[in-house]
Amino acid sequence: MKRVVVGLSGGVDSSVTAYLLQQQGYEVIGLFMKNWHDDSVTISDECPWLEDSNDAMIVADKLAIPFQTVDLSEEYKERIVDYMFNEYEQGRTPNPDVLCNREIKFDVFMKIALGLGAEYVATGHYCRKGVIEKDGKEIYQLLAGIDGNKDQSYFLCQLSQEQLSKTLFPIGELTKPEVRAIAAEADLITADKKDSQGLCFIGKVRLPEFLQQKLKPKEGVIVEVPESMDAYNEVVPQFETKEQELSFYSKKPEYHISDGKIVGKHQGAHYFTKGQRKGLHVGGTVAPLFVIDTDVEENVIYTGQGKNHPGLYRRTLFVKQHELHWVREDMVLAIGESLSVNARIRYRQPLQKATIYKVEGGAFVDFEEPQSAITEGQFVAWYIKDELVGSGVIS
Ligand SMILES: Nc1ncnc2c1ncn2[C@@H]1O[C@H](COP(=O)(O)OP(=O)(O)OP(=O)(O)O)[C@@H](O)[C@H]1O
Repeated sequence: MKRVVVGLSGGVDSSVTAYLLQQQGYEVIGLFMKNWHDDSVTISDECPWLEDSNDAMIVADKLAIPFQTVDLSEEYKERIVDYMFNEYEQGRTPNPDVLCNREIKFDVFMKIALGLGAEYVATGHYCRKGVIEKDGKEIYQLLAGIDGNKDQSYFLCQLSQEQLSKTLFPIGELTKPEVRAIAAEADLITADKKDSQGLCFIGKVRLPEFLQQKLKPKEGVIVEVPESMDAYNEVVPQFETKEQELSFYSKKPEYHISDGKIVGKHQGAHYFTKGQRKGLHVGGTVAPLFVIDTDVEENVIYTGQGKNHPGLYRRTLFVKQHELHWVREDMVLAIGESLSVNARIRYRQPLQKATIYKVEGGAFVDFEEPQSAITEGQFVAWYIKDELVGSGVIS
């Protein structure tokens, strides 16, 4: 009998994952990880992890499978939380969910699972794993979940062939209502439990409050940039090469206080991210203000009115070589090559037509339509049909 460790989170998706694998004849072990208990930064007074680990235990009990809890809070703090603060401090917006999968669930956690003699680790992610053969070698594919509403492949965009080879995603073939129905039929207590949302560790916390615990407030000004000023703010030159063109359109605009008028104050540019609307507390504008850029060195937030403000839009982005990742190692582009893909720059964004151009030092992702709020530190993931083939950090 093949042994598989299921990451039991105390939610309905992982409960059904464990149940389905058991039905398929696997020897299933449930493993709950605790990834947070730092006194210096509080996440929530409500302590959701205790409740969740209890639910996970009840599910394991019901299925009569062995259950263990591991404490990964040390690793979590080192690899995710510290990184998050550091990124925000530098004016970038990290994605802890993507990182948590790469660094914790499919690394530290996976190693523990394999140490328990398991052949696979399974999670309740809405995505699928495919296997194809190429030149006599097995290649693993990361495929979108069948439920388009729930597809979580984006969060797994940094997984490697090695990690995928040891992974199972049993619920990727199902829709959420189907998963709930299976849970109800199997009489699992998590059948009607509300979905957890967002940040994998934070659960119920609000991000601004979380950040304020480590990043000191620092008063600065909010500048409103007029609509007449677009992101490039200069005459478009004649391009001699494609690379020159891409480089021009991927360039981050540089705003100055004199480009607009001061309309308010903020408590720290490092708390804000591009495209953000909440938390500006500036009234009296016709359309709401959106952050179009932050300058953490000068501590200035640049904003524009309305979500069509040209300052929000860019056509091209760049990924540095060392932040470029191919799930499909067999598809890596050589310098000068390009690839037509569909890409997204945030979870749940509908896929956008784009072309990847490999150049020295990294790759450009050039969108057919200009994209709103391309944000440094976030991940861009690219797909061919329903397969996620690669990803990278937006620089
Ligand atoms: N604390 C945890 N311990 C073990 N595994 C976890 C934990 N948190 C998440 N996972 C695994 O990662 C998967 C995806 O996590 P996510 O936070 O997106 O939960 P979800 O989609 O709400 O799923 P669930 O309903 O199972 O909580 C879970 O289905 C589970 O397999």
